[in-house]
Amino acid sequence: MGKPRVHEIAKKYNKQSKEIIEILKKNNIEVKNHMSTVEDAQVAVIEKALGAKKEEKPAKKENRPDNRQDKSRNQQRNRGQQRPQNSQNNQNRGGKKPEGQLKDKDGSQNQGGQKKVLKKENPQNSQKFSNNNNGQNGKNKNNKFNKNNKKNRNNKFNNKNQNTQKKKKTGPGAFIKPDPVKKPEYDPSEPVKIPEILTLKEFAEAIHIPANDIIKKLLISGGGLVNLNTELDFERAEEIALEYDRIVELEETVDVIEELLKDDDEEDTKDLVTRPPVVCVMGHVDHGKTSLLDAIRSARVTAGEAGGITQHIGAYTVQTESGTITFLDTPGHEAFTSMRMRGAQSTDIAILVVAADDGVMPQTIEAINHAKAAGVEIIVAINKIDKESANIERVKQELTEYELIPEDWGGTTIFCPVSAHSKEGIDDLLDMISLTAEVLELKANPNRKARGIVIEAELDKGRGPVATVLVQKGTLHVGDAIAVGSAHGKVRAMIDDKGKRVKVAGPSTPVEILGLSEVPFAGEVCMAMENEKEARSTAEKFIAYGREKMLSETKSQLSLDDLFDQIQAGSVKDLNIIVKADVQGSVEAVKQSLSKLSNEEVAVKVIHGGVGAITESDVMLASASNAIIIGFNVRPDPAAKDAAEGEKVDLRLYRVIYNAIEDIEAAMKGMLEPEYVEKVIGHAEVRQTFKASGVGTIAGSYILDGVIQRGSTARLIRDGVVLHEGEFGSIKRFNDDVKEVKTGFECGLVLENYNDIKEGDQIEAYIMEEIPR
Ligand SMILES: Nc1nc2c(ncn2[C@@H]2O[C@H](COP(=O)(O)OP(=O)(O)OP(=O)(O)O)[C@@H](O)[C@H]2O)c(=O)[nH]1
Repeated sequence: MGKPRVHEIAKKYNKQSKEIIEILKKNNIEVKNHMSTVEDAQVAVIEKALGAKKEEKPAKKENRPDNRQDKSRNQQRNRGQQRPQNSQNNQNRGGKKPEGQLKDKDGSQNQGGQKKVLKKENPQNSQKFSNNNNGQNGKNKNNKFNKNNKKNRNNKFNNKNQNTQKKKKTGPGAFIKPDPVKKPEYDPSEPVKIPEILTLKEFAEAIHIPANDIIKKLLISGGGLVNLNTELDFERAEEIALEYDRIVELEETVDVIEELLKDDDEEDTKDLVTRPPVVCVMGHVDHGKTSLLDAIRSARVTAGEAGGITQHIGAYTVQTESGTITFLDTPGHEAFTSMRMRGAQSTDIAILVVAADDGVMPQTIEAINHAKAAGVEIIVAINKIDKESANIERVKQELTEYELIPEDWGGTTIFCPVSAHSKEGIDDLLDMISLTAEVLELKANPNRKARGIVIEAELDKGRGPVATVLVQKGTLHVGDAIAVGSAHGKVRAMIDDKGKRVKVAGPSTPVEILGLSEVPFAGEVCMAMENEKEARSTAEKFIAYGREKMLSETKSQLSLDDLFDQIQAGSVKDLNIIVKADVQGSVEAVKQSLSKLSNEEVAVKVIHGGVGAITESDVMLASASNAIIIGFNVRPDPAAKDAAEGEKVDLRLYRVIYNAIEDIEAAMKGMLEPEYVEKVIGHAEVRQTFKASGVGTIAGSYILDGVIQRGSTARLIRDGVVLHEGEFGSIKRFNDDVKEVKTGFECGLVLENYNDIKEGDQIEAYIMEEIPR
């Protein structure tokens, strides 16, 4: 019987996972998330807390005085039920699928899937693989059991959790009598979701196998010395799980900010009040965006502000007779689009500036498309009407092509002829903005925790990280704990667009904030949190998520396989190479030959050369400089091998210099020979041996798994050690030569030019399979 997970307990008691986590926290029990398992004793603690709550407020239930409470509970319940559905949807959405899953899928099409099945049946394989050199490319992908993934070492959050968990379990709650909670039945055939990285202990619990058993098995099968705290990446965990006939699936990594935003979206309409519109100015270069913004600002400078230093904080508000308008002070649609990250729309209305003397130009069209894509209302400002060459009608005419039809022509788009120079039409434009805002019924709840978007951010020498935040919901206060992407902190001070220190900022208000731990990115969401601890943990989760994403998505080192494509795409100008060889003479010879390969498109550069094994530091240098490593008669040491896999560095091993030159030349021309990988197709066990004159030793064998085929290569293994590799001399069933023998059948095998075969030996058959490029 498995331990229940937080979300299961939550479901059982009609609570949100959050609430359960909260209860655990209050009792000093740290859990990672809703997927975390809960010890029996801890379940008792939860039940006690829930029970206590009920007892505290018995009257409420009877009298039902508070409809809202019931309502919100219902909402929570609904939400709780919807969540799994959501995550399923996410999985189906191609873009959201974690890389690990995709990789796995691919893997099952090539040697990966087959390899894993074989491993399940014959754990010795891992030993064998590490004893073998897989062809001249030397990408020993099979040696996963020895892998010490670099990623793991970085995962400080996992470590942290693990430590706290350990501490808590020895605490006072550990000996509370187990509760009678009905645990969900554990079904070993059901796939188990696990995170990208987890400790062996967590893994053992997840697949319901005693950790000691796994540790022993790994040790015996050559998987190396591991302990409870050894971190396993998904790939390794998956392999071990297969040994126990368990299926594991990668837990979906969720973007913590997206999740928070999702939870945050529901808002009671009665709490909403009208908020000022947020307006941006777009248009073709030189059509007067900056001049128009300046004209609006100067036209609206009130007596109090006159003479004051105008602050350029990326946004400003102007007061009109019909209310406040917030302008984003970043002309051009680049800023506008960058602020659409996470779907957090910053702008309500776009002012499309078109010069009356120039008409619709390429960037005008671009701006229209961006605004339309974002679903932003467009108001056209026909600028420079003071110019003699101005032709308002022509602009109107041209814009009809883009479905911007003026009201007086029967359309719905507002057109305002203006002059940033003479200020003509500016007031009219402001009125039209307010009118549009009214129609849009822009509303927000000012009485909630603030949420906003970063418009600009920089590191100020004296003040530290400074960010201009446009508050979108709620009210931000000085002293609020906030999380902004990877940054967090407490709002130390807020300065408005007039340079005044303010204590609060409501919806649609831009403010400069001080007190962040680092400079956030423009476009990132700013969220006020319950307390600083929560803010920090949100930022940390964001960093962890970002790093995972970076590792899985953006890390792509140069490889010979895609060199040609990259040269064609113009993304590779220098082909950096690190050369390691057994003797200095070879290093020099390779350097010279390689440099001669440079052509107009790409310069071949040997950035480092040396004698001896390929080390981790060679790999790190290659990773940092996007280089390929070439080794002659040398091998990578184990750390280098792991690092190369982790850093995705292309590491190629050769015996002959000529082959290396040939490969690189071919890669530059896009004509690299296909790469082959070994695919094990079957195993036979030798049950009896016979000697026959003229033939040699015949191994009377039984096919354990897969198939032994003519044309495949044989590998003779005794006690996990590979003794011989070579061709099959013959494969016979009774006295007949056959093409293949399948699992469960007996046969006579002869190895070409090899007779040292003994009872109990294993014969592995493999073929070299081409990897599609
Ligand atoms: N006559 C006249 N000239 C104007 C008016 N508005 C802007 N200009 C001039 O047009 C030129 C471009 O104006 P900007 O405000 O810099 O235009 P912009 O669209 O912000 O330009 P970029 O920021 O380069 O894209 C400047 O020389 C302005 O003086 C106007 O209403 N009338």
